[in-house]
Amino acid sequence: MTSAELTTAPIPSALRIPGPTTPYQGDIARYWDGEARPVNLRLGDVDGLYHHHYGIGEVDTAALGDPDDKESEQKLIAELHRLESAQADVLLGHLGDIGRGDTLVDAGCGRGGSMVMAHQRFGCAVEGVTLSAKQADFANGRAAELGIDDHVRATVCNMLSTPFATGSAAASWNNESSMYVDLDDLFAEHSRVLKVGGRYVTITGCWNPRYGQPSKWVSQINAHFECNIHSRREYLRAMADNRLVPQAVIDLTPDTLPYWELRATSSLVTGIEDAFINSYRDGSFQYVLIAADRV
Ligand SMILES: C[S@@+](CC[C@H](N)C(=O)[O-])C[C@H]1O[C@@H](n2cnc3c(N)ncnc32)[C@H](O)[C@@H]1O
Ligand SMILES: CC(C)=CCC/C(C)=C/COP(=O)(O)OP(=O)(O)O
Ligand SMILES: [Mg+2]
Repeated sequence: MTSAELTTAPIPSALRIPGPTTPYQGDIARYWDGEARPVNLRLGDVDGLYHHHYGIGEVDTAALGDPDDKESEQKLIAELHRLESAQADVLLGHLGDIGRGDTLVDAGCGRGGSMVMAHQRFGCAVEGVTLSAKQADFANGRAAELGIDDHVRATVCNMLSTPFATGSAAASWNNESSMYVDLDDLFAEHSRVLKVGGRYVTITGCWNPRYGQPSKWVSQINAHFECNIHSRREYLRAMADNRLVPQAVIDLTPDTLPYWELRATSSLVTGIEDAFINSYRDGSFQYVLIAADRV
């Protein structure tokens, strides 16, 4: 099947691609099917872009206004959402020159916020995969509401075994979704789907080999999300083994701390804020962007 056929097929609701799944993947599918945290839904309601990733950039204190103002809660939510969309903008800015005729792949697409932003930015087709049927239905519903469902589609599918043709994608990414899979398997699949010269980008949290081993904060984050955070070294090694050559490795840790410090003051806290703040501050955990060329 060509990427053109994939992107022009009628899409009644979330496609479901049966494939090899592990009991762990069943747990992850159930986790995201059941997820409805206000911090994600209320931020998404600001402008209809629903993200499941964190924010970067300086807080605009002027936009927050007076904390005693009755609008202050909504202003804080809008500011957190602005920082999360800014994160996706930075990721998309590393995808390279993407044309309208290109196809992009979002591995672990969540509710599809980054896919919508990618289509709005490049005018191209965007194929996302998630283990969660609820998320795929949500993402496809948003694409239909926006009238872009002929270009943006989420499929229920394992990112380690996708239906996309070999060499069909101009670029692909993982936005905070690589901590759910083995990195060798993941990069082998990206390498297969990407055309030679295509670009792969991830934004992820990783433990810092300079710290030694995963800190208690990293273990707490793993337990909170049922994920398995990899080390920075593991990313670089698995990329090298799978024809992905890093062009940029950017430490976004200082850029994400303001988001967390602001979030910790909001009514939408989930209890995981201190683990992120403490691990970013003690150097055991890093928020990084890696952009790599498929060679
Ligand atoms: C933290 S969310 C990130 C969502 C999205 N990338 C974003 O930035 O909003 C993690 C996502 O990874 C997906 N995921 C985890 N393991 C996966 C797998 N093996 N195959 C496909 N998706 C997976 C989950 O279903 C979920 O959508
Ligand atoms: C950087 C790391 C380690 C991320 C782990 C993956 C993850 C769960 C991301 C955020 O999802 P979310 O937006 O659903 O989480 P929350 O409800 O905390 O905002
Ligand atoms: Mg969130």
